[in-house]
Amino acid sequence: MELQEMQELRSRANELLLREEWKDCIHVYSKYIALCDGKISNKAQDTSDQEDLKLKKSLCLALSNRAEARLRSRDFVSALQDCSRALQMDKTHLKTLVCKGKISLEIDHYSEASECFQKALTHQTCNNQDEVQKLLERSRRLETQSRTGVYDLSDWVLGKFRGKAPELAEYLGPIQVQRSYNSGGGRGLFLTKNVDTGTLLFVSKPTAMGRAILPESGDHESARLIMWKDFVEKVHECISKSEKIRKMVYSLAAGEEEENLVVPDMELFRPDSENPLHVEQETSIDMDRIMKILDVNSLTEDGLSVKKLGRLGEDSYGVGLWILASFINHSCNPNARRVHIGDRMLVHASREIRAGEEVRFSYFDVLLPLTKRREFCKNWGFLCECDRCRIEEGCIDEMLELEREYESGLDPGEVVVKVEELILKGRREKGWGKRERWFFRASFWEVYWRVLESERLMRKWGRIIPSPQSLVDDAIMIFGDERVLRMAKEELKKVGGEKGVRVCRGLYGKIMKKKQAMRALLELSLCDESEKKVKLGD
Ligand SMILES: C[S@@+](CC[C@H](N)C(=O)[O-])C[C@H]1O[C@@H](n2cnc3c(N)ncnc32)[C@H](O)[C@@H]1O
Repeated sequence: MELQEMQELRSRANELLLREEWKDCIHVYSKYIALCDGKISNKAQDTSDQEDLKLKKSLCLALSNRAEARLRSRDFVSALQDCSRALQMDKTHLKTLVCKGKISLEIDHYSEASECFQKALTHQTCNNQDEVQKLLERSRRLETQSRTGVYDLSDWVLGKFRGKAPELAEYLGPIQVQRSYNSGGGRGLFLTKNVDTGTLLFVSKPTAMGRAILPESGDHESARLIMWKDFVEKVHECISKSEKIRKMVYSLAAGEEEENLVVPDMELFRPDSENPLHVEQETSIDMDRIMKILDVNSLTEDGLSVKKLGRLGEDSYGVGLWILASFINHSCNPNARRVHIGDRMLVHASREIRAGEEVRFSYFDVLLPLTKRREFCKNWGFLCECDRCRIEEGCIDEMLELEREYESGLDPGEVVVKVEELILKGRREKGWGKRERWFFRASFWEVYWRVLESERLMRKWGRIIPSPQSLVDDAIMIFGDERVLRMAKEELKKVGGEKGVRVCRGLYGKIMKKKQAMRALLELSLCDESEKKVKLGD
């Protein structure tokens, strides 16, 4: 009777597996596995060794199939446990090796994945050699990326971003979390060695992400709300499934006094550190705290310092939690930028950074005057005291006066001349150099831009105000973005020249080996939206 019941359960489970009904399939296999376990532990005297062996084989296959179903329903914790049990019974079990390899890929344990696929390929009965070979190549490629931090997206860029965004491994570069005395006394991300412009500092996948395509006209707010709700649910799910993710999320600031925050051990953030899967079932999740953490640390994909490669110009909106990026403090004089490819966030040095220096990117548009930047900081709940803010604070009255004059309709050319006078005065009296000069020009960027793009104003002021080229040269060295660089568009497009290469690395990081690809990307990013659409062939 029991045997018949077991046979029926096994056939039913197999059928559900083929039909990809994962939840029911897991349920039925669990029943079958429990019966097998019971039968093995109460092995009757009259059970032959052959029958016993047959039962164990069947159990091993059932565990492997349940692992597959659990993998497909993204329950990696339990899937891996099933694989371990199956491999304890038969360490060369082909199906289990392939399944464990796939789970290892999902959780970024690339070398473990390679090992599994390698073993599977030596199996004589492996009849899906091609598929396993591809999986092996994929895990080796990701393993190399994650070890070296070298990525090459040339072909994808040259193919006009067609197809899915390339898969990128997580990477942890020369960085560590330390106490940051210049940014509210909390933690910050610091360099452990000197790096040059474009060096990738880390590549991170999100704990969770929500995305929405914003309707061309209509209710953006409710689209955002739906997306936010979905994002919060995903965060909750990840935390409940992985102890490591829970530890990482709980290490983030929740808006409390930053001096009291503990500096976490970097080991926690290594993609292959400790078993990420162990879950203490009993621990409840403090949703209030999680909401506060998300409030302080989630980032949107639509910031001005962000390029969504592959989706340039698309009106999509994404919000996510990228743990390591959450330790990066804001600066109005940033030395790093982020780029989004697929769901990965790549953070790179946008200029040379020395060992011991803090990595900071901008949380909002910093081509704005101090007063406007202060409003953004206030919304974030802090007062920025970066070097640029401190210098501009010293001339706040003059700056306010200039802002007032501009807003009340003073000729933009005249405002530019007055800003330049302020810079000259600083140079004479305070020994300001290039850096300070660019800070002030960047603060009045909109005014400079209005003059430079207007033929009428250029006829009037062109001889007095700085040339576009000199503005761009400062921006390249200090900080800037596509808007500033667009002024020197024609010259920069000649990427054969060293300047173009440097600019591209500053904007997007070292993610392309082919100069042609750099040229294509730079050209694309320096043209306006309508030109972009033509170039991408939409
Ligand atoms: C995403 S977290 C950055 C990491 C945070 N310092 C920590 O210890 O976890 C954002 C918070 O850091 C602080 N912060 C970031 N940039 C800052 C700055 N320039 N000055 C002061 N506080 C800053 C603010 O409290 C802000 O809400």
